[in-house]
Amino acid sequence: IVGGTDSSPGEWPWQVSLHVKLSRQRHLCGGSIISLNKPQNFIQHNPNIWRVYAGILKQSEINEDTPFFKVEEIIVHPQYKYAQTGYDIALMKLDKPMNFTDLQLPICLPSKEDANILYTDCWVIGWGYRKEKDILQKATVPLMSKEECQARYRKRRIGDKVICAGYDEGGRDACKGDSGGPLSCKHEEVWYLVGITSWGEGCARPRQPGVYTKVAEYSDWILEKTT
Ligand SMILES: Cc1c(O)cccc1C(=O)Nc1cccc2ccc(C(=N)N)cc12
Repeated sequence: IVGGTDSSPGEWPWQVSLHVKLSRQRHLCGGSIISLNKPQNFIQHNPNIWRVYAGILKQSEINEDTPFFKVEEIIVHPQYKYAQTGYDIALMKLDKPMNFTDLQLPICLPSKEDANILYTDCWVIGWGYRKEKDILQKATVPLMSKEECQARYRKRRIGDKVICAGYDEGGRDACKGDSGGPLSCKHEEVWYLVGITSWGEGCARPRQPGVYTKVAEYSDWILEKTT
Protein backbone atom coordinates (compact mmCIF):
# COMPACT_ATOMS: atom_id res chain seq x y z
CA ILE A 1 0.00 0.00 0.00
CA VAL A 2 1.35 3.46 -0.91
CA GLY A 3 0.21 6.49 1.07
CA GLY A 4 -1.65 4.44 3.67
CA THR A 5 -1.81 4.42 7.46
CA ASP A 6 -1.51 1.71 10.13
CA SER A 7 -4.58 -0.46 10.75
CA SER A 8 -5.83 -1.26 14.24
CA PRO A 9 -6.27 -4.75 15.72
CA GLY A 10 -9.49 -6.36 14.49
CA GLU A 11 -10.16 -3.56 11.99
CA TRP A 12 -10.00 -5.88 8.94
CA PRO A 13 -10.71 -9.37 10.38
CA TRP A 14 -11.25 -10.86 6.90
CA GLN A 15 -7.70 -10.00 5.72
CA VAL A 16 -5.25 -12.92 5.53
CA SER A 17 -1.55 -13.08 4.68
CA LEU A 18 -0.57 -15.79 2.19
CA HIS A 19 2.96 -17.06 2.75
CA VAL A 20 4.93 -19.46 0.58
CA LYS A 21 7.26 -21.86 2.41
CA LEU A 22 10.13 -23.23 0.35
CA SER A 23 13.64 -23.06 1.76
CA ARG A 24 12.64 -19.65 3.18
CA GLN A 25 9.17 -18.35 4.03
CA ARG A 26 7.73 -14.96 3.12
CA HIS A 27 4.51 -13.02 2.65
CA LEU A 28 3.53 -13.15 -1.00
CA CYS A 29 0.05 -11.72 -1.20
CA GLY A 30 -3.21 -10.98 0.57
CA GLY A 31 -6.55 -12.72 0.60
CA SER A 32 -10.01 -12.46 2.16
CA ILE A 33 -11.96 -14.87 4.35
CA ILE A 34 -15.37 -15.64 2.82
CA SER A 35 -17.58 -18.17 4.52
CA LEU A 36 -18.17 -21.02 2.07
CA ASN A 37 -20.14 -24.22 2.17
CA LYS A 38 -18.62 -27.45 0.99
CA PRO A 39 -16.25 -26.67 -1.92
CA GLN A 40 -15.64 -29.48 -4.38
CA ASN A 41 -13.94 -30.29 -7.71
CA PHE A 42 -10.98 -28.04 -6.88
CA ILE A 43 -8.11 -28.13 -9.36
CA GLN A 44 -4.73 -28.79 -7.78
CA HIS A 45 -2.15 -25.95 -7.80
CA ASN A 46 0.52 -27.39 -5.55
CA PRO A 47 -1.38 -26.19 -2.48
CA ASN A 48 1.03 -27.52 0.11
CA ILE A 49 3.59 -24.71 -0.20
CA TRP A 50 0.99 -22.18 1.00
CA ARG A 51 0.46 -21.07 4.59
CA VAL A 52 -2.57 -18.89 5.42
CA TYR A 53 -2.26 -16.58 8.44
CA ALA A 54 -5.49 -15.10 9.77
CA GLY A 55 -6.08 -12.67 12.62
CA ILE A 56 -2.68 -11.03 12.04
CA LEU A 57 -1.97 -7.30 12.28
CA LYS A 58 1.83 -7.31 12.01
CA GLN A 59 3.99 -9.61 9.92
CA SER A 60 6.39 -9.66 12.91
CA GLU A 61 3.68 -11.60 14.81
CA ILE A 62 4.48 -14.52 12.51
CA ASN A 63 7.11 -17.00 13.62
CA GLU A 64 7.47 -20.77 13.62
CA ASP A 65 5.01 -21.01 16.54
CA THR A 66 2.25 -18.91 14.90
CA PRO A 67 -0.69 -21.09 13.90
CA PHE A 68 -1.63 -21.13 10.20
CA PHE A 69 -4.03 -22.92 7.89
CA LYS A 70 -2.75 -25.24 5.24
CA VAL A 71 -4.40 -25.10 1.84
CA GLU A 72 -6.17 -28.30 0.90
CA GLU A 73 -7.24 -27.23 -2.60
CA ILE A 74 -6.97 -24.23 -4.90
CA ILE A 75 -9.17 -23.28 -7.79
CA VAL A 76 -8.03 -20.55 -10.19
CA HIS A 77 -10.58 -19.13 -12.62
CA PRO A 78 -10.33 -21.24 -15.81
CA GLN A 79 -10.07 -18.13 -18.03
CA TYR A 80 -7.29 -16.53 -15.98
CA LYS A 81 -4.03 -15.98 -17.91
CA TYR A 82 -2.46 -12.95 -16.19
CA ALA A 83 -3.85 -9.98 -14.23
CA GLN A 84 -4.11 -7.50 -17.13
CA THR A 85 -6.48 -9.77 -19.08
CA GLY A 86 -8.85 -10.29 -16.16
CA TYR A 87 -10.47 -13.28 -14.43
CA ASP A 88 -7.92 -12.62 -11.65
CA ILE A 89 -9.73 -14.58 -8.95
CA ALA A 90 -8.98 -17.80 -7.08
CA LEU A 91 -10.49 -19.80 -4.23
CA MET A 92 -8.49 -21.63 -1.56
CA LYS A 93 -10.04 -24.37 0.53
CA LEU A 94 -8.39 -24.52 3.96
CA ASP A 95 -7.38 -27.83 5.48
CA LYS A 96 -9.73 -27.37 8.43
CA PRO A 97 -12.75 -25.18 9.25
CA MET A 98 -11.87 -21.72 10.62
CA ASN A 99 -13.35 -20.81 14.00
CA PHE A 100 -14.41 -17.17 13.79
CA THR A 101 -13.22 -14.73 16.45
CA ASP A 102 -13.12 -10.92 16.76
CA LEU A 103 -9.82 -11.11 14.84
CA GLN A 104 -10.85 -13.49 12.07
CA LEU A 105 -14.25 -13.11 10.44
CA PRO A 106 -15.58 -13.38 6.89
CA ILE A 107 -16.50 -10.41 4.71
CA CYS A 108 -19.79 -10.39 2.77
CA LEU A 109 -19.83 -11.18 -0.93
CA PRO A 110 -21.75 -8.70 -3.09
CA SER A 111 -24.52 -10.29 -5.16
CA LYS A 112 -24.81 -9.85 -8.93
CA GLU A 113 -27.60 -7.30 -8.29
CA ASP A 114 -25.11 -5.22 -6.28
CA ALA A 115 -22.94 -4.72 -9.37
CA ASN A 116 -24.16 -1.14 -9.89
CA ILE A 117 -24.17 0.15 -6.31
CA LEU A 118 -22.17 3.39 -5.99
CA TYR A 119 -19.92 2.63 -3.03
CA THR A 120 -18.44 5.72 -1.38
CA ASP A 121 -16.51 4.26 1.57
CA CYS A 122 -13.89 1.88 0.11
CA TRP A 123 -10.53 0.81 1.51
CA VAL A 124 -7.63 -1.18 0.15
CA ILE A 125 -5.35 -2.95 2.62
CA GLY A 126 -2.22 -5.04 2.61
CA TRP A 127 1.40 -5.67 3.57
CA GLY A 128 2.70 -5.02 0.07
CA TYR A 129 5.09 -2.44 -1.44
CA ARG A 130 6.43 0.06 -0.73
CA LYS A 131 8.92 -0.95 1.87
CA GLU A 132 7.26 -4.17 2.98
CA LYS A 133 5.41 -2.78 6.03
CA ASP A 134 5.14 -4.67 9.28
CA ILE A 135 1.75 -3.27 10.33
CA LEU A 136 -1.16 -3.92 7.96
CA GLN A 137 -1.64 -0.71 5.95
CA LYS A 138 -4.97 0.80 4.91
CA ALA A 139 -5.81 3.45 2.34
CA THR A 140 -9.16 4.85 1.30
CA VAL A 141 -9.62 5.08 -2.48
CA PRO A 142 -12.53 6.46 -4.53
CA LEU A 143 -14.08 4.16 -7.15
CA MET A 144 -13.79 5.31 -10.75
CA SER A 145 -16.12 4.80 -13.72
CA LYS A 146 -15.22 2.22 -16.34
CA GLU A 147 -15.07 4.99 -18.98
CA GLU A 148 -12.64 7.11 -16.97
CA CYS A 149 -10.51 4.05 -16.22
CA GLN A 150 -10.42 3.04 -19.90
CA ALA A 151 -9.26 6.57 -20.75
CA ARG A 152 -6.37 6.12 -18.30
CA TYR A 153 -5.36 2.74 -19.75
CA ARG A 154 -5.59 3.21 -23.52
CA LYS A 155 -3.42 0.21 -24.35
CA ARG A 156 -5.55 -2.11 -22.22
CA ARG A 157 -9.14 -3.31 -22.41
CA ILE A 158 -10.98 -2.29 -19.22
CA GLY A 159 -14.04 -4.57 -19.25
CA ASP A 160 -17.15 -4.93 -17.09
CA LYS A 161 -15.55 -7.51 -14.81
CA VAL A 162 -13.02 -5.09 -13.29
CA ILE A 163 -13.43 -2.01 -11.15
CA CYS A 164 -10.94 0.85 -10.91
CA ALA A 165 -10.12 3.03 -7.93
CA GLY A 166 -7.60 5.76 -7.25
CA TYR A 167 -6.79 9.45 -7.31
CA ASP A 168 -6.01 11.41 -10.45
CA GLU A 169 -3.18 13.04 -8.54
CA GLY A 170 -1.93 9.60 -7.43
CA GLY A 171 -0.23 9.13 -4.07
CA ARG A 172 -2.49 6.49 -2.54
CA ASP A 173 -2.93 3.01 -3.99
CA ALA A 174 -2.38 -0.72 -3.60
CA CYS A 175 0.85 -2.19 -4.93
CA LYS A 176 2.73 -5.45 -5.54
CA GLY A 177 2.34 -7.72 -2.53
CA ASP A 178 -1.18 -6.43 -1.90
CA SER A 179 -2.48 -8.62 -4.74
CA GLY A 180 -5.32 -10.94 -3.81
CA GLY A 181 -6.29 -8.67 -0.96
CA PRO A 182 -9.70 -7.02 -0.60
CA LEU A 183 -11.09 -3.74 -1.81
CA SER A 184 -13.58 -3.50 1.06
CA CYS A 185 -16.54 -1.11 0.88
CA LYS A 186 -18.90 -0.27 3.73
CA HIS A 187 -22.51 0.07 2.56
CA GLU A 188 -25.42 0.58 4.97
CA GLU A 189 -23.26 -0.53 7.93
CA VAL A 190 -22.13 -3.78 6.21
CA TRP A 191 -18.69 -4.44 4.65
CA TYR A 192 -18.60 -6.05 1.18
CA LEU A 193 -15.79 -7.61 -0.81
CA VAL A 194 -16.26 -5.29 -3.82
CA GLY A 195 -12.86 -5.91 -5.39
CA ILE A 196 -9.74 -8.05 -5.34
CA THR A 197 -6.43 -6.20 -5.77
CA SER A 198 -5.19 -7.19 -9.21
CA TRP A 199 -2.87 -4.77 -11.09
CA GLY A 200 -1.96 -1.21 -11.98
CA GLU A 201 0.76 0.55 -13.99
CA GLY A 202 3.32 1.17 -11.27
CA CYS A 203 1.76 2.15 -7.94
CA ALA A 204 0.03 5.38 -6.88
CA ARG A 205 1.08 7.12 -10.10
CA PRO A 206 -1.02 10.10 -11.28
CA ARG A 207 -3.78 9.02 -13.66
CA GLN A 208 -2.85 5.32 -13.30
CA PRO A 209 -5.58 3.92 -11.02
CA GLY A 210 -5.59 0.55 -9.33
CA VAL A 211 -7.49 -2.19 -11.16
CA TYR A 212 -9.49 -4.72 -9.14
CA THR A 213 -11.41 -7.88 -10.01
CA LYS A 214 -15.10 -6.92 -9.71
CA VAL A 215 -16.33 -9.59 -7.29
CA ALA A 216 -20.07 -9.01 -7.96
CA GLU A 217 -19.44 -10.27 -11.52
CA TYR A 218 -18.14 -13.58 -10.13
CA SER A 219 -20.73 -14.30 -7.45
CA ASP A 220 -22.35 -17.00 -9.65
CA TRP A 221 -18.95 -18.60 -10.30
CA ILE A 222 -18.04 -18.52 -6.58
CA LEU A 223 -21.37 -20.05 -5.57
CA GLU A 224 -21.13 -22.64 -8.36
CA LYS A 225 -17.74 -23.75 -7.04
CA THR A 226 -18.60 -23.70 -3.36
CA THR A 227 -22.12 -25.05 -2.89
C1 LIG B 1 5.61 -4.43 -12.07
C2 LIG B 1 5.74 -3.83 -10.70
C3 LIG B 1 6.85 -4.11 -9.89
O1 LIG B 1 7.84 -4.92 -10.37
C4 LIG B 1 6.96 -3.57 -8.60
C5 LIG B 1 5.92 -2.78 -8.11
C6 LIG B 1 4.80 -2.49 -8.90
C7 LIG B 1 4.73 -3.01 -10.17
C8 LIG B 1 3.56 -2.64 -10.99
O2 LIG B 1 3.73 -2.00 -12.02
N1 LIG B 1 2.30 -2.92 -10.58
C9 LIG B 1 1.83 -4.00 -9.85
C10 LIG B 1 2.47 -5.25 -9.88
C11 LIG B 1 1.89 -6.32 -9.17
C12 LIG B 1 0.70 -6.18 -8.44
C13 LIG B 1 0.08 -4.91 -8.39
C14 LIG B 1 -1.12 -4.74 -7.66
C15 LIG B 1 -1.73 -3.49 -7.60
C16 LIG B 1 -1.15 -2.40 -8.27
C17 LIG B 1 -1.77 -1.05 -8.18
N2 LIG B 1 -1.09 0.00 -8.61
N3 LIG B 1 -2.99 -0.97 -7.68
C18 LIG B 1 0.03 -2.56 -9.00
C19 LIG B 1 0.64 -3.82 -9.09
